[in-house]
Amino acid sequence: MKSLPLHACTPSISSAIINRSYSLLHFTALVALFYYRLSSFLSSKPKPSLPYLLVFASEMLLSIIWLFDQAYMWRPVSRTTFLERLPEDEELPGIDVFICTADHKKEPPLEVMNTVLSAMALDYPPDKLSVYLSDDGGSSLTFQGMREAWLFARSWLPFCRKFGIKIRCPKVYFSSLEDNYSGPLHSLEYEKEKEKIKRKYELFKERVNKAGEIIGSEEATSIKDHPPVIEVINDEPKNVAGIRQAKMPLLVYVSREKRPSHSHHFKAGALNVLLRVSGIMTNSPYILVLDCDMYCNDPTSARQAMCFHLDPKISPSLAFVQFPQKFHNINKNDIYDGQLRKIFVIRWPGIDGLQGPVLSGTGFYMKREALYGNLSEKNVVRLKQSFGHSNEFIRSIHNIYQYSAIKNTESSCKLQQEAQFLSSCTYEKNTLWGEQMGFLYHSVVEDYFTGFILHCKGKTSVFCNPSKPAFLGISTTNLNDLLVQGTRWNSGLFEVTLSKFCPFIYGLSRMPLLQTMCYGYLALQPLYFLPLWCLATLPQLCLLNGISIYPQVSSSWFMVFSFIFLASLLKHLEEILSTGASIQTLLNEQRVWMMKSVTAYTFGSLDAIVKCFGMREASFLPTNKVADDEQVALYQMGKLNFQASTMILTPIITLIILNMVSFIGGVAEMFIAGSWNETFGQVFLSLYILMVNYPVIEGMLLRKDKGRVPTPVTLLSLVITIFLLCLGHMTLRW
Ligand SMILES: O=c1ccn([C@@H]2O[C@H](COP(=O)(O)OP(=O)(O)O[C@H]3O[C@H](CO)[C@@H](O)[C@H](O)[C@H]3O)[C@@H](O)[C@H]2O)c(=O)[nH]1
Ligand SMILES: [Mn+2]
Repeated sequence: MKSLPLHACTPSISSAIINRSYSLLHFTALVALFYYRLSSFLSSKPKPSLPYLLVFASEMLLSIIWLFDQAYMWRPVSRTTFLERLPEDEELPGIDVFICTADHKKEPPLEVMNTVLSAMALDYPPDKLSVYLSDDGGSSLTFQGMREAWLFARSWLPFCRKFGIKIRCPKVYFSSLEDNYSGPLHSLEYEKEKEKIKRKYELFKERVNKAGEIIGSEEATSIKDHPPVIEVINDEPKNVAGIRQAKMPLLVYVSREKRPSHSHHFKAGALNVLLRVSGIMTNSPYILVLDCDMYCNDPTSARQAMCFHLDPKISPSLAFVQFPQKFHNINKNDIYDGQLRKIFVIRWPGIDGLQGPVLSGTGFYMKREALYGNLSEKNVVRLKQSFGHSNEFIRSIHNIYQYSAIKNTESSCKLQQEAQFLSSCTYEKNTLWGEQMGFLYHSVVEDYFTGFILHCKGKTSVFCNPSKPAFLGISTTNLNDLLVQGTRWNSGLFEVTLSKFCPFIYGLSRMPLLQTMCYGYLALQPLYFLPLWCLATLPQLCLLNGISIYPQVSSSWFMVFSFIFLASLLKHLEEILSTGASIQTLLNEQRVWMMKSVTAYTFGSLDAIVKCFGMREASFLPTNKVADDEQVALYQMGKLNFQASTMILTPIITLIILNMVSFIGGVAEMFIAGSWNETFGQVFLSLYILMVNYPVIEGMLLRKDKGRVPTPVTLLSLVITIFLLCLGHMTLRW
C-alpha cells in the first residue's frame, strides 16, 4: 500500500506573479537609470565631479544588491505537515536536543532551565529524547539549576502529559492567562493538580535563585578557564524511593574544558563538543539545536520536523528543517524590527522554494549524518585524522542510534572519562572538526556558514513555519544591543565573503544560480554601508555647494528616478500589508535599515576586514537576555533608547544633523534663487531621510527622559558635521 504523504508544499502563485512583474519593471527602470548616468557622464564637459561618480557607484551597488534579493522573491512556497500520518511512536527515530548557554549573568539560569524543561516536555517518546545543555560559562549555578530542573521535571512532565498541556515552558504556563489545557473545562482534578504543581514550581524557582545568592559572583574568571565537567543528571535513589517513576528523557550537563591559551570557537565549538559527547551516549540520528533563551512553545515541533525527515522522497538530501526565530518579548510597535520580519516572513519562505532556507542558529532539526561529511571512509587511521582519537566516537559514527548503557555504573564511569576526553581543549587538534566536520568555525555566524557549505554539497533544507510558533525567544529591546548584535552578524557574513568560500565564487559552481544569488545577497548585505554613507552625505554637501546630482524635475529622466523610488516603496508596502503588518512597520524597517547600515554594517565590514588581515581575533559578545525596568518601560512606550555607546550613536546623529542643515539650506536656496527644478531631488532625499528618522530627531531635540540622545553625543556630532561642511566647502567649490 502506498502511504499518504507526510507533508505538502504549496507554491504561492499570486505572490510569485506580483514579485516577478515588479522585478521586471524595476529592472527596466534600473537599466534606464544606468543609461542616463553613463551617457551624461560620457557627454558632459567638464567631466562630472567625484561626488557624482560616487553617487553613481552607490546606485550601482544598491542595484546589484537589489538584484540578488530578487532571487528570494522568485518562488515562495508554504508547507503543511500531517502529524497523524507519522509512524507509531516505537518507530520514531531518536532526537538529541542541544541547548547552549555561555554566561550565567547575561543568561539567567532560571530562564535557561525553563528552556531545558520545555525541551524535556516535547511531545515525543521520552526514551527517544535526550537533552544536552552546554554551559560555556562552566557555572556551578547552572549545574545546580539542572539538578533542580530534573527534580521539578519529575512532576512537570507527567502533569503535562496527563492534561495535554499545550505550552510546556513552566514560566510561560504559569504566567499565561488562558488555560493551556486540552481536557474538559475546569475539571476539579486538573485545578487541584495545577495548584500543586504551581507550588512546586515556586519552590524550584526559589532554589535556583537561592543557589545564585549562595554561590554569588565567585566565578568571574572561570568562564575562560575551567576543566571539563560532564554529568548525566539523575536523582538520588533515596529521593524517589517507592514512587513509581515516570519515564523521563535523558538529561546531560556538559561544560567543555576552556583554557585561555586555546581558541574555543564560541557556539560552534560548544555544539561540536555536544555532537561528540552525545555521539557516545545516545547518538540519535536527529539533533535539535536551541539557544538558551528559545523555549519550545509548541511541543509537537519534533513530530512536525519528522514529517519531512521521514519522507523517503526528500530525506536522502534533506539536511535540516528550520523553524523561524520568533520572539515573545516584542511589543506591538517593534521599533527595532526585532522580529526580523523581512527574513522570516519574506526571504525564508522564498528561498524555501529553491534549495531551502539558510541555517538560522536555533530552532532547527538537523540530521546528524549531514554534519559528519563523507562517511564512506572505513579506514580507521584516516577516520581518526578527521574525527580525532576517540575509538568510542569513531565507533558511534557508523552505528547511528545505539543507546549505550549509561545507567550501569561501571560502564558509565568509563563513558564519563571518554566524554571528558571528547570535550577537552586539545581534542580537535589536527582533526577536521570545524573545518569539514560538525559546525564550521570560519565565521562567527556559524549557522549561516555551516548551512551554506551543506547547500554547496547538494544538501537541501526545509522551512517549517506553522501558525503556532514552535519556538519563542528573546529579542533585543534596545538600540545598543541591536547594533552590537548586528555588528557581529555582519562581521561574520563579511568574513565569509572575503574568504575562499565567497558565495559568488565557491557557491556558483556548486549550487543553482538562484540559491547562489540568495547567499550572494547575504554576502553583500554588509556592504550596504557604502551606498548609505554616500547617499546620506554627498548629495547633501553638493546641494549646499550648488552642485546638482539628479536630473531636473522638468526632464523626463527625473521620471526614472521617481519610478524607482516609488516602485520600491510600493513593493515594500505591498509586502507589509499582505503579511498583516502596518505602515508604522514600514517606517520602522526603513529606519532600522538606515541605522544598521551606518553602524552595524559599517563596523561589521571593517571588523571582518581587520580580521582578514589577521589584526584582530574573532569575538562573540553574547546578547543580554536581561533588561532593567527603565529599559523595558521605554521599549513598551515604543521609544528608541539612545543610552548607547558613543561610537554607535555618533554616526547616526551626525548624519541626521547634516541632513537637517542641507534640507534647510536647500529649501532656502529654492526660495531665494528659485532653483527648485535643479535641486528638488536632493532636497527631497534629505526630507525623506529626516521623515523616516523623525524619532531620532525627537530623541535629540524634544525628549527629556533618560533615553534621549545624550548632549555630549549631540555636541560631538555637531562638531563632526561642521567639519564635514567645511570639507565639502573646500573640496566642492573650486
Ligand atoms: O561562546 C559562546 C557564545 C555564545 N553561545 C551561545 O550561543 C547562543 C546565541 O548567542 P546570543 O548571544 O543569543 O546571540 P544572538 O545574536 O542572539 O544569536 C543569533 O546569532 C548567532 C550567531 O551569531 C546564532 O548562533 C544564534 O543561534 C542566533 O540566534 C546562546 O545560547 C549562547 O549561550 C555559546 O554557547 N558559546
Ligand atoms: Mn539570542
